Amino acid sequence: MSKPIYDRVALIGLGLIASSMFWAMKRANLAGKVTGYARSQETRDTARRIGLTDRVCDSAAEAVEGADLVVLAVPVGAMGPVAEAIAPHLKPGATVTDVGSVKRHVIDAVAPHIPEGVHFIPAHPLAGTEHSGPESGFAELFENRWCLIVPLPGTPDTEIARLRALWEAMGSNVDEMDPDHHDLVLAVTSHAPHLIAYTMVGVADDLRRVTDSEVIKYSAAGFRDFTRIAASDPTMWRDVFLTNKDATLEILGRFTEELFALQRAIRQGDGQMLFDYFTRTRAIRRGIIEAGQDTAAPDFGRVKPRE
Ligand SMILES: NC(=O)c1ccc[n+]([C@@H]2O[C@H](COP(=O)([O-])OP(=O)(O)OC[C@H]3O[C@@H](n4cnc5c(N)ncnc54)[C@H](O)[C@@H]3O)[C@@H](O)[C@H]2O)c1
Ligand SMILES: O=C(O)C(=O)C[C@]1(C(=O)O)C=C[C@@H](O)C=C1
Repeated sequence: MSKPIYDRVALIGLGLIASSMFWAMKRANLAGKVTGYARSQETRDTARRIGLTDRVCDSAAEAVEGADLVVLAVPVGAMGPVAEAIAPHLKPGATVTDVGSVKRHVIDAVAPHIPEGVHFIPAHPLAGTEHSGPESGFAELFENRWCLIVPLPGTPDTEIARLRALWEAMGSNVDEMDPDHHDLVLAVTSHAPHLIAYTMVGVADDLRRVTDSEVIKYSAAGFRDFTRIAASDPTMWRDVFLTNKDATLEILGRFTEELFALQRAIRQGDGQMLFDYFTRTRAIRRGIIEAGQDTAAPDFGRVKPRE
């Protein structure tokens, strides 16, 4: 087996992403020793019971002591306070990274706490499920998915390359991106779609209460996909919307304009407008498949989270 990429890794927050990273790193011997910390006693107890990390610590300070790589895998709103708490305990020369779904806010909240001589390299794996917590992770989560690295000016290339090597060894394709561009792209591809799914499920639920119909019981495939997305962790998504406010509002504004245009076409019986619109969107989907870029839809029916 090849030599680990990092000798000592600390995972702060022990949910879906951290636990998937742990199993992926262990499977391929990418980390020598992994310590872990989560805020709640219950999560730490569960982590100890299922062998999640080599040592579960009772404080974040203890977990990061001597670590070469520290991964912040907590909700985006908790990144700043966690960085502040661990800062005095970081090893000189260590790398701190994060996996947060929003990048500008995390950089603004974390970077001021990172001491001189410690590298901070923000990152975001574009992989997840609607499940959360220490028992939801699995080693295959990052396979054939993108991980976006968002390096800050002045970060040594060697340290960026090392983090890139870790994500590639966990199965991801890696790209680099500017933080503001990242937040706008993700508002389109992930954040606004989640809000739409939350809304659609809420609408159906209201309707069920009002009419006592069986909207949810007999939901078709499209709506079922919405219910999967709308089952995602409330804390995580509350923080995403609060911290990627401008980009999300910009995309929702555009979305609303399009929705009104379609609404008008339906009211006016403008079949040509609807047909042209759906023809355009179908071509986009087909273009993605022809370009071989449809790597973002693993079958979670097959890849089961750990029991
Ligand atoms: N779930 C996804 O689809 C997904 C995908 C990519 C990135 N992310 C990002 O990864 C991060 C973690 O998400 P997740 O899905 O693993 O969440 P999760 O809810 O499964 O796990 C979060 C963990 O953080 C712990 N935690 C919360 N506040 C804490 C604090 N102040 N100090 C220490 N621990 C704390 C929780 O106890 C839990 O163990 C988030 O920033 C999220 O935006 C999530
Ligand atoms: O597949 C899912 O369940 C996801 O929602 C994963 C997803 C996404 O929107 O694609 C969600 C949030 C992340 O920051 C990255 C990935």
